Amino acid sequence: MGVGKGTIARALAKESKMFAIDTDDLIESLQNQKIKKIFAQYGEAHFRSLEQECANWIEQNVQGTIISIGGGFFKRPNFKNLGTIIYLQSTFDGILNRINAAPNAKKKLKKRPLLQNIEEARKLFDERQPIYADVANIVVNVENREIDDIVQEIIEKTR
Ligand SMILES: Nc1ncnc2c1ncn2[C@@H]1O[C@H](COP(=O)(O)OP(=O)(O)OP(=O)(O)O)[C@@H](O)[C@H]1O
Ligand SMILES: O=C(O)C1=C[C@@H](O)[C@@H](O)[C@H](O)C1
Repeated sequence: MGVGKGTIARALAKESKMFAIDTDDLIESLQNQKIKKIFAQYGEAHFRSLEQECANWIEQNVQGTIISIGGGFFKRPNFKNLGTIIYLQSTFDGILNRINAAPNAKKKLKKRPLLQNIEEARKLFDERQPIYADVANIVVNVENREIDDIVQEIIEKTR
């Protein structure tokens, strides 16, 4: 959430000539409903079952594609079968500063149910951060770095 995965995926797509997809977008289109609404109407457990459907579809149908994933997607049991996992690493404050600096900051914060309470979100980040580092095949620091520089590092490390 806010680490820059969408921005980096798009820049990487242009540079590598691969298409990029995003699991949050896939779920929203499958349901024809925004994530915020899915959480509000059906709860988080239902959202996680949609993430599972999405992981299964990717496993069976997607290759040679850049896939951005939601912050909790790593919990799907088949997650590691889906491809090379790149962890875009930043501190929590780095992420918050980035979201707050975005021109549509309020809208970005509002659309993510798990970012509504910043202290809860920080706790979740602290819990997940070591797991992200552990499941990743490649770790790339994205804090205070230019997008092009990050993209070049990803290309070099995935060659
Ligand atoms: N390396 C970078 N340097 C400066 N600004 C950046 C960088 N990466 C992303 N940004 C900016 O940070 C903001 C958040 O980026 P982005 O929307 O790509 O994050 P995200 O992880 O995809 O968020 P979400 O999952 O909530 O959609 C955007 O305004 C984007 O322009
Ligand atoms: O961190 C999370 O668990 C989430 C992150 C978002 O990308 C969305 O996938 C959803 O809001 C849940």
